Amino acid sequence: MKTGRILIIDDNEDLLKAARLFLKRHFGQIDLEKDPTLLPDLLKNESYDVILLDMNFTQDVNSGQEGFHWLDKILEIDPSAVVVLITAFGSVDMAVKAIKAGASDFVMKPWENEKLLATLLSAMTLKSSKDELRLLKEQQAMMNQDLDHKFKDIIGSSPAMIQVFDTIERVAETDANVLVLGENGTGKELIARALHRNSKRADKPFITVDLGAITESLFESELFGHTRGAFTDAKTDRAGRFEIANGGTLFLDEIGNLSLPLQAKLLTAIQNKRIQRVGSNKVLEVDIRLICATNMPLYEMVQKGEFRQDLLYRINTIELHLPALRERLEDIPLLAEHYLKQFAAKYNKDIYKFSEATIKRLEKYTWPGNVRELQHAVERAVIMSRDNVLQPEDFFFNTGQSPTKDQGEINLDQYNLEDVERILIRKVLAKNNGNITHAAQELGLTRSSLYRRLEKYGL
Ligand SMILES: Nc1ncnc2c1ncn2[C@@H]1O[C@H](COP(=O)(O)OP(=O)(O)OP(=O)(O)O)[C@@H](O)[C@H]1O
Repeated sequence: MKTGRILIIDDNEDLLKAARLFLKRHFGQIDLEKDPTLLPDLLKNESYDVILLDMNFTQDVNSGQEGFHWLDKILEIDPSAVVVLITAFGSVDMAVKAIKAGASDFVMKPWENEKLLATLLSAMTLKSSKDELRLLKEQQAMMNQDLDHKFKDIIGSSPAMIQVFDTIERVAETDANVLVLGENGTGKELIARALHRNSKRADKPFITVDLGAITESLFESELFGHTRGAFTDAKTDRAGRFEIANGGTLFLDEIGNLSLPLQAKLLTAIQNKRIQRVGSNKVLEVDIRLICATNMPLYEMVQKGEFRQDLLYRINTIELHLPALRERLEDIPLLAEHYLKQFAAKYNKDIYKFSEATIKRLEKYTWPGNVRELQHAVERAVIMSRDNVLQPEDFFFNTGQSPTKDQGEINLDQYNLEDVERILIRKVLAKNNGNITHAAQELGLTRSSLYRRLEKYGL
């Protein structure tokens, strides 16, 4: 089936007819128009793949001014239109001027049919790439909006959080590298996104890399990309995260989990602001703002020779410490209310508040999983509650067993695999200071399956 919608605008009727006769054989639809003043209406009702536009509409004027005027008009109406200009009086200068003004190509009258066809076919290809690009950009903008929405509200009125807000305000606009420190679930990614959103790079990509989840062998290809055939699985050329983040922000999460050899590779890329795809000799310059996060004690790790000091000094121009939830009790009611509203709406439940005793209970608990844990606890309570006020018993920070089990004791009179699993996870987590990556490794689980279990057991 023939495809492609082409509009030809020229005041020479013979030329229009001849063009149609020839082009009809190759394209799906050829519309002709003598009068350019009708262009705005035409474009309102139809979308064309290519517009072939004459430069001169009055016999005696050869300056091309009219063509340029209508070119501007078309691009004003549809910035992604592909316009090919035609003129009998073309010159190299005019061609250059036309391209600069936004035309995609240029043909001269009288044209050879085959040449015209070739020009239109490549203009069609350009149009579909432009459309695809526009769609991708729209999709990305929408995804960013969704994510931003999800990560929008940073809640907190405790002095510690006010200090965090103050730092964000002061450093967001600069290009300074930021290191965000804090336990799991304290909002490190949330803060990284807020820094990006409030920076000059806000309309460029924010790209996350979870360094705790990348294997040694995939590190370089994930971060720097690869060329086709660089290794067995490299079926196509692929850009790495550094390249995709170009112009924007690269968020390296769990940087404390990086092995020393990989730290060296990362340092080189950050220092030189240049990368090479695996399998390629081409050096690519990258302009990124770097935000790193970890829950590991990087300074202690430097002392022990587990983390490179020079890398630390590269990434910690500004340091942000996110307090654990138990260190800012005053934020617990605020956060809990926020999530209550959110989940009551999501699950269509008429629950509007916490009883006082519930708030007290929430304030007493230690929240090893911090805000993420609170979020899940409220979600579960909203789902389970039959009342419209949440009560302490709607919150159980284990599977609802006796308090002794909550402390981590296994009751051997009552073999229950879930209890054992819950207690084991809790112990391993405590042993690893809440570090999910390490705990998952020790338990022989992936990070995401550990997260699933944490959620399941309300840990
Ligand atoms: N101050 C806050 N206000 C509102 N929501 C928050 C706050 N802090 C964290 N959250 C929420 O808690 C969840 C966990 O936050 P986030 O993923 O940013 O934490 P993290 O420190 O990066 O965790 P991890 O170290 O496990 O990757 C998210 O849903 C986030 O929106």
